[in-house]
Amino acid sequence: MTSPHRAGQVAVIGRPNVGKSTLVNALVGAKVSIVSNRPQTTRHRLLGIATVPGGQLLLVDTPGIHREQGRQSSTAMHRMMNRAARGALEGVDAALLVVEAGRWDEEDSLAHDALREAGVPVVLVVNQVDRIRDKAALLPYLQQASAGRAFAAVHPVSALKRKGLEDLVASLLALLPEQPAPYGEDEITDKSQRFLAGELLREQLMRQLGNELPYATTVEIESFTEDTSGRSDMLLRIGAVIWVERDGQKAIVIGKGGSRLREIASKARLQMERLFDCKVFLETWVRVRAGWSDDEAALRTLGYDQ
Ligand SMILES: Nc1nc2c(ncn2[C@@H]2O[C@H](COP(=O)(O)OP(=O)(O)OP(=O)(O)O)[C@@H](O)[C@H]2O)c(=O)[nH]1
Repeated sequence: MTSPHRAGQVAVIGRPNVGKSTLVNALVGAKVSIVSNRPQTTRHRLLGIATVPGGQLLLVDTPGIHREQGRQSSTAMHRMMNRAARGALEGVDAALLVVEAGRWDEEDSLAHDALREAGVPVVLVVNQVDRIRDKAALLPYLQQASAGRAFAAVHPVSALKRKGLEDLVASLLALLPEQPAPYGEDEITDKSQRFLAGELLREQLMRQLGNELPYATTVEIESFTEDTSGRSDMLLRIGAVIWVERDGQKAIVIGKGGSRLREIASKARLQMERLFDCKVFLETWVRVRAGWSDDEAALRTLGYDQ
């Protein structure tokens, strides 16, 4: 007898920078969620669809659940991010609590508590085990992390090196209801190409500017058109605006003689061509809008309303 097909929504929760986006991308097998080594990269609730033997996981990649403290976290953006993380727990069948191997701090406890309150079964994912040289040190950590906490399963993994993911998927599937796959096998996300294009540009901004990137930078895709007029294959024409808060920030993003923006746009274009499997013509502009990060109405127009 073959085992039943299972499918359901799985929230991916954890403090910023533990590797949630990397894990979603590894499970989906494609790049749907952007990755950078700067905390709080993920601002949107994002569904990655992982079709696996015997089932389909609908992964909700959420911003970390943060402690509300300090100046920055009181801004509208942080309030919205927290709401998005909590909202992500509604209607999910299971949750992955992602933590960094060897580390458990207050934010991890907060994320765990939020999940317990929501009453969803939780699988603990101890990520980044590739960074632990002495594997014997992992055992006491796993024991401590699970002591007094009711996890459905505990899995040490490396999202980056794709280790331990098969066992993790097996544990997750067991928690999901028996039902046919809601999405087709070749679907990897419910987001539009337009949205993904914006995310890929935002990823390059973060990668290439690092700590120099103004926190309140965002990307808006102004135009997105398929051009089939040429003789060769389809061309995507994409126009993107990079919003910053001050003229000085604009200068940082553009760089000397425009060199920085050229490099950012060129890398983003290559990523888009890889994901969309066609030629991309990308135009970018940097514009200044003062004080937008603390203005919920402005955030909504830029799509931060989930
Ligand atoms: N060594 C190692 N690094 C990892 C692993 N998983 C993720 N990383 C790195 O950790 C950093 C953060 O990864 P992300 O996937 O962006 O983390 P995130 O939890 O989605 O971050 P936010 O979007 O800020 O919430 C990146 O530099 C990743 O390459 C892993 O298994 N091993």
